[in-house]
Amino acid sequence: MIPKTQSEQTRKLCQLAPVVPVLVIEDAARARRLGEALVSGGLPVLEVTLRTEAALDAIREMAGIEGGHVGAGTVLTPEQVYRAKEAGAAFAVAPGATETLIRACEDASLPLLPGAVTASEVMQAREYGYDMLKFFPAETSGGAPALKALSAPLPGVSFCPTGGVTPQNAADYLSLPNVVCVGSSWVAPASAVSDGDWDGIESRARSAAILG
Ligand SMILES: O=C(O)C(=O)C[C@H](O)[C@H](O)COP(=O)(O)O
Repeated sequence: MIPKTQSEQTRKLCQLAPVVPVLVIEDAARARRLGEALVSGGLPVLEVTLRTEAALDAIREMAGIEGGHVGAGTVLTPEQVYRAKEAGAAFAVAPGATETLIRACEDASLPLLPGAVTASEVMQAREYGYDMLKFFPAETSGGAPALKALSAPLPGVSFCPTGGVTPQNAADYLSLPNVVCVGSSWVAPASAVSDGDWDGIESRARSAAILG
């Protein structure tokens, strides 16, 4: 079983701000400026999805941002776990959870935020020592009412709902006692990043940082 401290570490990170920006970065040269805008706006925990060629270099660029905590998202394989760790990622986020991935994160000492949606998936994650989970894809999996329903039979488990979370529905999630933060691309959409709209991103981060 994974030491609970791994999950405690991701819980502490999730408690730092109500919104974790989910970032898709095509050009690592823009990563530092992007991360600085988000951290200055009050969102210190950032998830860089490993869905682009530039993602690991982007994590490398962002890892040194003062006050920031940069993690790797969309982590699916042990190889990605080790590469993310080597690039300086402070944590990993996965859309689901497998034993192979959990063991790799434990081996790499990379705290994992594993994904779970159903009661069985949550129970399985809990058996591995994880009680801070990503609820993905949030909106199409029943949204806030589904999370509310899970809270009674599964006390002590907290979630970061991600997928379809917007400025309009974020407060519904954040008002639930079993939701610590939400993950979303709305603060720094790929178009704003490619346009270099750092002021717009920082301003959206400021609005997001006071939600909840
Ligand atoms: O790749 C991942 O690890 C993901 O988390 C999938 C999605 O990119 C996020 O769920 C953001 O979704 P939106 O905020 O709806 O754009």
